[in-house]
Amino acid sequence: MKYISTRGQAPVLGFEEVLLTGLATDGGLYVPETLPHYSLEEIRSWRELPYDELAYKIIQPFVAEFIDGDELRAMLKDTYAGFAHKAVVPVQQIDHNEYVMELFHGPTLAFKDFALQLLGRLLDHALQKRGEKAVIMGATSGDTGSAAIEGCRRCNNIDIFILHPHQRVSEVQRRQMTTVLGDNIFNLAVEGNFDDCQRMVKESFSDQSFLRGERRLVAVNSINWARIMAQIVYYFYAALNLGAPDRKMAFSVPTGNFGDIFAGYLAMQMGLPIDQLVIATNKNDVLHRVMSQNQYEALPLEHTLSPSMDIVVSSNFERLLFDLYDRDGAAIAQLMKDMASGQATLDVAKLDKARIVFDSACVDDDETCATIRQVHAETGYLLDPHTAIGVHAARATRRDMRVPMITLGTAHPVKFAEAVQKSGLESPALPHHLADLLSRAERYDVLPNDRNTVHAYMVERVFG
Ligand SMILES: Cc1ncc(COP(=O)(O)O)c(C=O)c1O
Ligand SMILES: N[C@@H](CCOP(=O)(O)O)C(=O)O
Repeated sequence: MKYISTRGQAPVLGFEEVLLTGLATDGGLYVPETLPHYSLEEIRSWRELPYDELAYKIIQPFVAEFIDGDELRAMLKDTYAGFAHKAVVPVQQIDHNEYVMELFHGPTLAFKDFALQLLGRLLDHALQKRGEKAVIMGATSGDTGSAAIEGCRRCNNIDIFILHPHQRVSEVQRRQMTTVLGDNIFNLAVEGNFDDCQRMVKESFSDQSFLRGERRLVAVNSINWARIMAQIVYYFYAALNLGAPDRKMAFSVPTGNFGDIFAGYLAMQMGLPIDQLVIATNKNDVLHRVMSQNQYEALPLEHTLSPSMDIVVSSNFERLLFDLYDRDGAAIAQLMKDMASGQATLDVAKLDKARIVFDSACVDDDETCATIRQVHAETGYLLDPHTAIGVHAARATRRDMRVPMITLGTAHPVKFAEAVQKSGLESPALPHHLADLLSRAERYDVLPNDRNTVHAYMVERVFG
């Protein structure tokens, strides 16, 4: 499998290089040159597979030249054996033909574990093989950070730097990162918002000279293709468990960086019958405004009760645009330039193509809390605020009541006590492995929103 950049000017790479890269050299994102496509018959034959074996079926073609099949199989078994639920992705019914796909049974209680538990193992494999060391630099609005630390902390060849917006992640999220005290783990609380952190990370990938050519920078954010690849699997898994491919499915996806929903779009391109994909945003609704009004305008970031989705510049939207624009790299490069200037409109025919399957909705904090309350009152089930946004958007945009609607349950409510309490409910207890989280020692440094200061900090820790 070969990978190409969305902006058409970077070298074509194999999986190993893509895994060890952040942005393409032309500023674009890597995507597979061609996607595997499966017949309904073949997809139907996967119904009985446990999660790790289904993951093997889906992931193997993307990584075939990188890792031997048996090694991959063992790696996937090991990766998902660490999840706290035997099914890995249990599906919970919350109403007639309406479900939540629970993606929070991994070690850090959010969907990020699905990809980052695997990414850590893939990176270890690649770096050991090459005898190289690497520096991870990631930006987090709360969940990627802890999942990346948890996934990579045992890798001998890696130093890991995670930037989070100071005082803008929940206490549980912060502590899940800052209480992991390994010598190779560094948490930076940046005096800015998530977009500032993400911008700094992307700029660092574009110019890595601060690492003196002695280390490569590796991405743990969803700009790394391996993240998206691993997230495709659970769309197939949940759908197969509810009767696919003999029934179509609809998915509602709480969305920020557009990585998770893009994985769903790819599942559809690979043959999974999907009727509808709902882009569910909080008040940071640039994607909803593009989809509903063809208006891309990067308004200032707002802080909400769903902090993990407090994102304005949504990285993976570029990957969708690349497909919508018939994989025309030059057109995407121009469009991304327009978007970076703060305002853009899409070609109407291209947008209409997206609207065949995508719907969108923006959900504010009051609606989020009302949904948490309502679902709890009706079923006793407690949603986290991000998932609640997904459920609200699903109900607001549903096209066909006969099609099962599956909202992605992207995080466990225990991570977001403020939203749960504002909904008038009690926050659940932390699970056993995190029971003493609130009393563990923390280590992190507060840094100004300044790239040179961050680079100097990293250089000091990497080279002494
Ligand atoms: C809990 C939670 N829900 C939803 C999202 C949005 O996912 P994506 O950025 O892939 O759109 C995130 C962060 O990315 C998250 O942490
Ligand atoms: N919500 C994310 C933000 C980063 O998104 P990513 O999927 O690109 O890593 C987080 O919780 O950190």
